[in-house]
Amino acid sequence: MMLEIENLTVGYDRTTVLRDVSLGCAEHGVAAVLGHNGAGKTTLLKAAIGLLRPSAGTIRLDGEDITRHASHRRVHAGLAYVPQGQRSFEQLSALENLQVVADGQPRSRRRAAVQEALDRFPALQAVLDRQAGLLSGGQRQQLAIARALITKPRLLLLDEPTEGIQPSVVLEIEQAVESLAADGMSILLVEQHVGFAIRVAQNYTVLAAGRATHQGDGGLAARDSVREALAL
Ligand SMILES: Nc1ncnc2c1ncn2[C@@H]1O[C@H](COP(=O)(O)OP(=O)(O)OP(=O)(O)O)[C@@H](O)[C@H]1O
Repeated sequence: MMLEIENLTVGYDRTTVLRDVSLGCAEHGVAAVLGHNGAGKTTLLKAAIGLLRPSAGTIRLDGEDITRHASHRRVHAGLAYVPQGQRSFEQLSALENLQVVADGQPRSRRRAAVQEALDRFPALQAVLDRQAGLLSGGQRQQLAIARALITKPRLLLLDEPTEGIQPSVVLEIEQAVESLAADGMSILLVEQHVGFAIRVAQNYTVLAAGRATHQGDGGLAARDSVREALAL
């Protein structure tokens, strides 16, 4: 496993949210995390990127214990986090949003980094000069993922990429995630859309009230058991 989360217990100040959660994401694999609102999915990703400090458990990347590493070290090691809600710098143009991330890259790589990210999302080409705050939800989600790609991550932590996106654009986001996966990007994918998540994932975890209640192999064959676990 590239990312291994073992017996993780983590929360906020006085509230413990996740208890004893273990899961893994294989190199070049997609691991899906499913669960109802408030189950603890976002908390899991925040712990993985280092925004929350676990009270117990271990997080390993490529076998190395990163449980106490700061977020920037994890990013340097190849993790990238795309939070829920498609946040960008709203006043900046779409292109500038990519460039500010690219500024953190070696000078010789900046232009190529922006171009590679854009190649993934052809729909962004037409709106590069538009303020990010004026983009549609789907375009903003694509921009958010494109921004994350600029650091050349090996593992993406994706929080509900299709949430709040109009149905006609959901497919575009799904295809982008699937093509990243097909090209070997490892992805820890938090989703509410069971069909999509289970189709791209090799393994899944259902979280309920902070515990991993169901786990198994992904693929369409797992869809019914996941729906049942979620009582959908
Ligand atoms: N900053 C915070 N301080 C205290 N409690 C929090 C904080 N953020 C989230 N929580 C609580 O942690 C629990 C899990 O929240 P989390 O956002 O991880 O769930 P989720 O599964 O991602 O839900 P959603 O699908 O609604 O995003 C919830 O009960 C929530 O109220």
